[in-house]
Amino acid sequence: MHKVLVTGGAGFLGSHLCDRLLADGHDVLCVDNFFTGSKRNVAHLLNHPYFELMRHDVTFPLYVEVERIFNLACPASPVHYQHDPVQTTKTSVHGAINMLGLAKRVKARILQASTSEVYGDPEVHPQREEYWGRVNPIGFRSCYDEGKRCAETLFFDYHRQHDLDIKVVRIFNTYGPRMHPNDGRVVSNFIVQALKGEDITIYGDGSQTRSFCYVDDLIEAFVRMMASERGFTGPVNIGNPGEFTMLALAEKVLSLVGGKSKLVFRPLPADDPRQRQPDIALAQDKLGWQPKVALEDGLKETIAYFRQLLGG
Ligand SMILES: O=C(O)[C@H]1O[C@H](OP(=O)(O)OP(=O)(O)OC[C@H]2O[C@@H](n3ccc(=O)[nH]c3=O)[C@H](O)[C@@H]2O)[C@H](O)[C@@H](O)[C@@H]1O
Repeated sequence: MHKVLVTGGAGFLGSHLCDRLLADGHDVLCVDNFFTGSKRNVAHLLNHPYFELMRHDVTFPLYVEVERIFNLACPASPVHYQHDPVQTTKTSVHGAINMLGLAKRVKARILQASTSEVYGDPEVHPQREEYWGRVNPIGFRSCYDEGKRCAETLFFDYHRQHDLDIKVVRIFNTYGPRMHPNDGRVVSNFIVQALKGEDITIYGDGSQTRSFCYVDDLIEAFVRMMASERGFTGPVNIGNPGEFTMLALAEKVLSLVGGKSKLVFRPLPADDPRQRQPDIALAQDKLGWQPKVALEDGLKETIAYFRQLLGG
């Protein structure tokens, strides 16, 4: 059993991670400022003897005694992270500094939830970890992309300078139950729109691609990465290489939900990446991991969740 800190622990991903860590017998301290996280996501854990929930913003220092840290805190949907971009950069950069400082003091192993957005709008396809990316440093997405890139820099400098035991995973478009209905990301948007019979909003012409990883697969990769040999820092891509256009995703969601929503086309957001697909050879080799859940199966689970949430 380890004492484990999960920042952003009441978020969509964080709450699934807390479930898994408790099931594995760990003692979990869940920290969240509830900007995009929600108490509802962890309500079922509040009476668990090894679960503790704390309202805290990682841009401020935190003094606790833990052995493992998963640093997930940061709004992840483009709509949310662009709402207060200065705070988004602070969350990634000051949050990383504070959590790395904590890890250094208590000699904890620390994992950073990084993102495929460090590759920006990539001209290399699929993306391997060696690729340095193509990121606009001054655009609307930069608060997230550059914040997460700087967090990676801090992790590796703490590793080299202070011999910190770090792990970095780059997450590619994860989805699943407990996403917020107003999250703004494409999978939840399309499902909620289809369930309500509203128009499905395709940004641009819908030919841009993404590769979607179901939350259970992602959590398994988190756990394996945290347990990996000390010398293996990553960064390691975690995602499902199955690549789809947004038009294909919309049609899949519509066929699974039924109903009579129409597809409507809206302007493409600035700097929206054209294509994205993880090369997961490193995760397969070092973690013995690969995703198991096909998009259609993951979508069915997610649709069932939203159907119940929306009371339909
Ligand atoms: O998961 C990732 O790898 C990263 O990428 C995501 O960014 P993005 O891929 O743009 O995520 P979405 O907002 O879900 O958009 C995916 C695509 O669907 C499109 N979209 C989105 C919403 C919508 O209603 N309609 C629509 O066509 C977007 O323009 C984009 O091309 C999020 O920024 C991050 O959570 C994450 O770190």
